[in-house]
Amino acid sequence: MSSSVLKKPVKLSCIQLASGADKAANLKHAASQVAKAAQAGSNIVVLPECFNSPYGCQYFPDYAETLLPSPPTREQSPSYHALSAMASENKIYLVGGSIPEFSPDTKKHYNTSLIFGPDGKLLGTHRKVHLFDIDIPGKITFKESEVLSPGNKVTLVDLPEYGTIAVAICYDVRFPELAMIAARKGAFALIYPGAFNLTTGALHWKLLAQGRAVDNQIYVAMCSPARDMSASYNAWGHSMIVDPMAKVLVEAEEKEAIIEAEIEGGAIAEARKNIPLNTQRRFDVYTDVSASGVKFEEPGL
Ligand SMILES: NC(=O)CCC(=O)C(=O)O
Repeated sequence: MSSSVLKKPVKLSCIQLASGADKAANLKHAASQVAKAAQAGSNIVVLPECFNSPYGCQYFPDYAETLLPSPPTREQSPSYHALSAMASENKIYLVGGSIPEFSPDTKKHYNTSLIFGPDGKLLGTHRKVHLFDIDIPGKITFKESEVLSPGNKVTLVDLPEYGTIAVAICYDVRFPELAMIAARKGAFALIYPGAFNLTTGALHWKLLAQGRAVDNQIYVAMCSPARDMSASYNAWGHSMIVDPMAKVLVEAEEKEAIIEAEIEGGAIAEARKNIPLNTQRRFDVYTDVSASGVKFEEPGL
């Protein structure tokens, strides 16, 4: 893998957004925070998982928007249009966190991220591939699959000025194969809008960000909602950007914040030169998960 995976340095920011039950207010607030990040010089801005709604199975159907046919009307998807405007008005690349989606084609709900370019055009979409179904007795039980259906592709998005990013959502970070495939296909950063909780956040959030970074010698950004102890689900917060040597470049606390870091291709090249994993793999001993059969297109979206 060459050093050219990131064509030039770029300022990346994660907005640890405080949002509540009022979708219109959430969209307006997101727009003001995105503008702030852009004014501070960020070229790639990331919003959290379910940034326009509370997070929880009971909320997904009520907040769901329809993205098809593409582009949707404003009535079908106010969030699509709000995100597109945030990107074009600020001339930034925007990883629009995620929103609950209802597909009229499949009649199913998804947890979906929309990625826009500086001209406001949709560049890519990611439907959460691994649904958050866990049961830790006495701590947390969550079953996204009661309401949501999984996406079925690896999402790589080309940002023409900079290179390729991979976008996945929250629980997806636990599955190293997705990250590995994205890195071997040339991504310079793995971007995860996510909303861990107080149990698994404390244990695994940072570990997973650093793990995906060190495995793949790549930048990782994890963008959480701000913690709201009056909500039914308490997000962990601690949005962070990690470098290709797994150093945490910047980390939020639990309250609303914008974190930013300048990232550059030299750090990827140096990590890969100093610890040359990419020439040391033993595909004669085990399989290269990125070599074949990877799905990049999701028909209908
Ligand atoms: N929203 C999510 O997918 C939460 C994932 C999570 O908390 C985890 O521990 O994994």
